Amino acid sequence: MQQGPGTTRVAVAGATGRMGRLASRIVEETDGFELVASLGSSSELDEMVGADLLVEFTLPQVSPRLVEFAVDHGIRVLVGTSGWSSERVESLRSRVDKASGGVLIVPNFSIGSVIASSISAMAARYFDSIEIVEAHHAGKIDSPSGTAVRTAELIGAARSELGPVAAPHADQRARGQQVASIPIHSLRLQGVHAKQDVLFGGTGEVLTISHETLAPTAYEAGIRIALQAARTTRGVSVGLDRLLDLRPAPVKDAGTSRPPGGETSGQAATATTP
Ligand SMILES: NC(=O)C1=CN([C@@H]2O[C@H](COP(=O)(O)OP(=O)(O)OC[C@H]3O[C@@H](n4cnc5c(N)ncnc54)[C@H](OP(=O)(O)O)[C@@H]3O)[C@@H](O)[C@H]2O)C=CC1
Ligand SMILES: O=C(O)C1=N[C@H](C(=O)O)C[C@H](O)C1
Repeated sequence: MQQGPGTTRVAVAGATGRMGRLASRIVEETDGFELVASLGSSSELDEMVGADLLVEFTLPQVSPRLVEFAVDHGIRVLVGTSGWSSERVESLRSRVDKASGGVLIVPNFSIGSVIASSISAMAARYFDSIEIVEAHHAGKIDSPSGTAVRTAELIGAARSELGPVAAPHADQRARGQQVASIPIHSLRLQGVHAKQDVLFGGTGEVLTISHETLAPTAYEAGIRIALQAARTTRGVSVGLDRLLDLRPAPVKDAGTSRPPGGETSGQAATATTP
């Protein structure tokens, strides 16, 4: 098929699945992209050869094989599949040629979810008692969710100078699975799509940062943003947050404004942990 100049040829893996169908539709609707291959569980890996970009929504246990094949064949990858823990990401880095190849891993394409995780990382230094409760549809096969793992890792990184959170009796199974020391509790319920609460226990207060995805349409804007970034991505990068400007909008009253990255509340001056 004739391609226009600058057209990115896309293969979608998991094309018969819920997210793969959504991604395929977006690719077909977006100028500058062309869907050239659709892979399912019975496809051969080399069906993606000839594509410039693999968009990958399969299963956590299948994803590394597909991603590594793409990387080895000079195909950039946009990964949406869950299961890409920091250990898995690190093991991929040495395989990717930073000069020519790239893998962009996005644990959650919902803008609201990405903002909720970023706010959680912001709050992380102010509380020593932090737990995550995530709920997903009953058909989800993996737990904890990729989003919860990513959120815990961001919180852990934000607290790198403070150390682990207080997680008493964490050896008991009902206390959840710890990631970066943070207990994650996973619910798999009919009627739910995807939901996450990050709870911060403080002195006489509890802060809850809550996000709920009600329908897959929540992922569309993020997929569009990530597709544009993935066509030129280099090395291995994780998260949609890096593609969004999440700095607070400048405040008009110069007396209360702070530079991006500066302390933003009076609480910072009195907090004991940071
Ligand atoms: N990043 C994000 O924002 C989101 C990520 N996800 C994640 O995306 C992943 C897919 O979710 P979802 O679309 O709901 O899942 P589905 O079960 O709907 O689809 C799974 C897809 O994987 C394919 N597949 C299964 N085994 C293989 C294999 N061995 N080789 C190639 N393809 C295979 C299936 O093909 P076949 O039909 O032939 O069996 C199917 O197309 C999950 O990890 C989920 O957690 C989900 C929602 C949002
Ligand atoms: O399986 C899902 O549905 C989802 N999976 C991703 C995850 O594991 O976090 C993203 C979103 O939560 C929906």
